[in-house]
Amino acid sequence: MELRGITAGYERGAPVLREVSLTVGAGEAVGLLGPSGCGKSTLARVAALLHRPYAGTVLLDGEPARGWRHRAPRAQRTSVGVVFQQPRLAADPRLTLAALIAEPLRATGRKDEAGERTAELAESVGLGGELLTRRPHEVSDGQLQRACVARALVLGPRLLICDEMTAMLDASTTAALVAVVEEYRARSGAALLAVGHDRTLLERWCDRTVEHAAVQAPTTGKDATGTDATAAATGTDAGAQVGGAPVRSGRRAPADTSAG
Ligand SMILES: Nc1ncnc2c1ncn2[C@@H]1O[C@H](COP(=O)(O)OP(=O)(O)OP(=O)(O)O)[C@@H](O)[C@H]1O
Repeated sequence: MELRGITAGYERGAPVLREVSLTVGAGEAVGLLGPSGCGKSTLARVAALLHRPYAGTVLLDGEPARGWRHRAPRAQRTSVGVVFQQPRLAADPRLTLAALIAEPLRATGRKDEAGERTAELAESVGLGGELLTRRPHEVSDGQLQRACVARALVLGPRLLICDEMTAMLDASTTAALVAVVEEYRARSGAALLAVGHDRTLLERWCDRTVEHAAVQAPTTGKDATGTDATAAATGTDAGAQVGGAPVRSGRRAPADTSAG
């Protein structure tokens, strides 16, 4: 996954991301660190094709993104799995945990695989039996996040984006979910972009860490195009630039990826 010169914001307002460039290589695990509000989740959503940037290009497997959200081509959309920080906002409250895990298969016409894949993934994240028949309001945050991790893996993504996946979890649930992601990556060769504030966790988990401030152009009072933010908010990929400061890498993680 490659972000090239991404400038992004909300409602045509001032950019939150300015000319961000970041590459996650095939099979690589990159941790993105930065203070609250700096734009990490925005970057994660752009990389997952869930938020359309003002300018710049997202490449998946070398192919530029050709749409955002439901307009993204299915092959690109399904090549990325996302786990968000707050499972209660991400999960449809009407679905049982089993249906939640299986939903991406049903949505992509693969419902025949739902039974087997759901059981397999539910077991891998430590869910089973009667728990799978409950709805989000009937389970704990940790149990719901386990289901959301299973759901993110159900289509076999080549890139997994974990946006503060463990922020509201205890140490043992954190360790268990990191282990599930790592087991999936070891088996599939998938890449990982893990976003968060927990330096210790991300340095342990990832091959390298990157500071948010190091992947975007410095603030100048102007946006990436040198004009005001409104003029930049074209909503197109036109004018994409390869920009941003060089990536600053952290230390490589040891083989042990357990957390907590
Ligand atoms: N839907 C939205 N509409 C308007 N502004 C938003 C929206 N989502 C985020 N923002 C703003 O964009 C900026 C970056 O937010 P973002 O959530 O990307 O930061 P973050 O680094 O992930 O923060 P945190 O670590 O606290 O989760 C913030 O100033 C935030 O208020």
